[in-house]
Amino acid sequence: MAHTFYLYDMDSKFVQQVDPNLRLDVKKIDERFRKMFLAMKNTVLELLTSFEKINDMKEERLRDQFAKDPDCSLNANYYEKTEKHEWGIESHLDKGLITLLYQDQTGGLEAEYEGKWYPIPPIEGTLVIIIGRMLEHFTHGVAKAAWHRVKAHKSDRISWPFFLSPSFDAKFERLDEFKWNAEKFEALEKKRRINGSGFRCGTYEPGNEFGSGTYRDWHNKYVVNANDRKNKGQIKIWELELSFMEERSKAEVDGPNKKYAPLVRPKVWRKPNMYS
Ligand SMILES: O=C(O)CCC(=O)C(=O)O
Ligand SMILES: [Fe+2]
Repeated sequence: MAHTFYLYDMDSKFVQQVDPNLRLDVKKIDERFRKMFLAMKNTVLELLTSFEKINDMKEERLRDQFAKDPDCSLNANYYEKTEKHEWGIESHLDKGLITLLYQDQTGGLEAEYEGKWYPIPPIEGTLVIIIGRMLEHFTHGVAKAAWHRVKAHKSDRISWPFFLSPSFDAKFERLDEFKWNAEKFEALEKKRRINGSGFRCGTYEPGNEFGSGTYRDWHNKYVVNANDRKNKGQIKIWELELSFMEERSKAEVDGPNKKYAPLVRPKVWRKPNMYS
């Protein structure tokens, strides 16, 4: 079972409009988190630019349509050691455009490719790029969303996925450049629908279909209510994290080994009661 706390980018005016009281302000948080957040955001935006170049798209095409003021969040997942038959996170697709994932050295992450599961072992100094369901949808499946899961593992585990989702006013219009793949993609979607669990996106299973409105429409319908409930609990987790961080020595934060890599590993993790 994973416990998660969530940081949001309060520079985004749209994020502020959605639920200003419940979201955690990355600006108020330790400078290290803020730098990590911004570095990850810029990296994902660069990835979108690379995707435009690789596919001979008009410059800024993806970023203009979907990522002018993207909805970003940085999560910290804490997994307790699991038994053989348990999952850290069951097989799912991430819902947004792209996820950039930092995992600690524990291992356990797996991704599916052509029906087979492969381990994605942690490699020092690397991040995992996961294409999300929305980028797949907008590109008629040319960018493939990756099924992934976290398997049982022998010790506690921490990961930090950064999710980049569209801007709130982004229109859910698919990109004509990739229409040539539409038929093939529709066939895949059909198969997924028949398989039932195929549309599971993230851990709180928001919308199965994206419709033709804006990201805000979709978000209001599928995410806001779920987050209202979750974030109340998340603030508790956040308080735990903060008190842990305050206890850490300054040398640990500012010393020679200072990195933007996650260092937060609570000595004693009290279970947040939101899950009970
Ligand atoms: O912990 C991991 O390595 C993966 C986390 C994940 O897939 C998610 O939070 O969506
Ligand atoms: Fe995921």
